[in-house]
Amino acid sequence: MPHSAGLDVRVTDSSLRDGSHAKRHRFTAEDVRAVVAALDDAGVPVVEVAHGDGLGGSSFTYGFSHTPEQTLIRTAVETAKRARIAFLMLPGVGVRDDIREAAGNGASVCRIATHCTEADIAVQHFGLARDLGLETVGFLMMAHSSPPEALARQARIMADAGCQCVYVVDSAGALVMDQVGDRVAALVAELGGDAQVGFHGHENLGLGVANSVIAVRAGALQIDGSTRRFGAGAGNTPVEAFAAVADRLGIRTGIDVVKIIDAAEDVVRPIMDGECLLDRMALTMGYAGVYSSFLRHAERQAARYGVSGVEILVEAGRRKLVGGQEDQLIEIAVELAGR
Ligand SMILES: C[C@H](O)CC(=O)C(=O)O
Ligand SMILES: [Mn+2]
Repeated sequence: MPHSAGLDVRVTDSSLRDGSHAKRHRFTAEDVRAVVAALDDAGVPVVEVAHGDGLGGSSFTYGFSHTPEQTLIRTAVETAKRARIAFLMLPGVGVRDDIREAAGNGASVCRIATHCTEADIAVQHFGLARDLGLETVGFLMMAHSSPPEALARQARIMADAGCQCVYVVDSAGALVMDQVGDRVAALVAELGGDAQVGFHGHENLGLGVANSVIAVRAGALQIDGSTRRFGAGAGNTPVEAFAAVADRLGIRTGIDVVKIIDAAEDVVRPIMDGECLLDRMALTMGYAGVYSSFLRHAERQAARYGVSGVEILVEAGRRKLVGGQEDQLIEIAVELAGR
């Protein structure tokens, strides 16, 4: 199922969702209006808007949103002239009524994320989303932790449940080049014409753009990024750099490279708390295979217990923690403090 003529790969910008982690979920409606208008004008076809941990993420565990995510979604829909608005939900963090509400607010792409071995918990959500007439995307998170064949079996579960594009999600920014190609190729082989394949990268090893190009060469038709890398950890694949590289390679994204470069600098950067850096903590996450969303949580616990944030992350990697186990970072910090 290739895209319509004129597009080789469809880019989804996650700044207003993955960037929520870096912004500690403090997006305002004005932020959303400004970013959506700029991305829309630059020709970004899909813009994702939600709490960083998806619908229902505003909580003690993940951090409270400044503005309710459904208000942000409605604002994005009202602002976009061409771009479609997507949202993310993790079954158990959000519930089916959240999907209904987001659809009622005009979002048209429903992205459902599970840990990469747990696709079956999303079956009913894909069914509901299709019943509501939404386009569906599935996220297999922490994809570095599963081999290509196992990942492909999970992708099959999602596709059979009504998912139209299954993403290899490099949540830890830990996948290195061929490891992306092998996973994407395994999903393409498994899904055939039943569903597209996508890739969501993080910059923790500095490979977001290169890995995304390899994903496209292996058959991915959808690529995620965040303008100015505005995302968890060292951030996501920078959309402006990916668009420029794709253009040089003759891969058509439909994005105006000059406009997206300007949007990164003039519109997205000013709403960020700071640049998303490939620093000691972020690099450790890529190297140790740690969920990028843990960055702010680990920083907080390191400061609270007076221990090394890097050591928290290394131990989190050793324990193979998955999203939702943020509380174990506290346990690790307490243990480190007691040594
Ligand atoms: C809920 C996570 O932040 C989803 C994601 O972007 C990832 O796993 O990466
Ligand atoms: Mn991410």
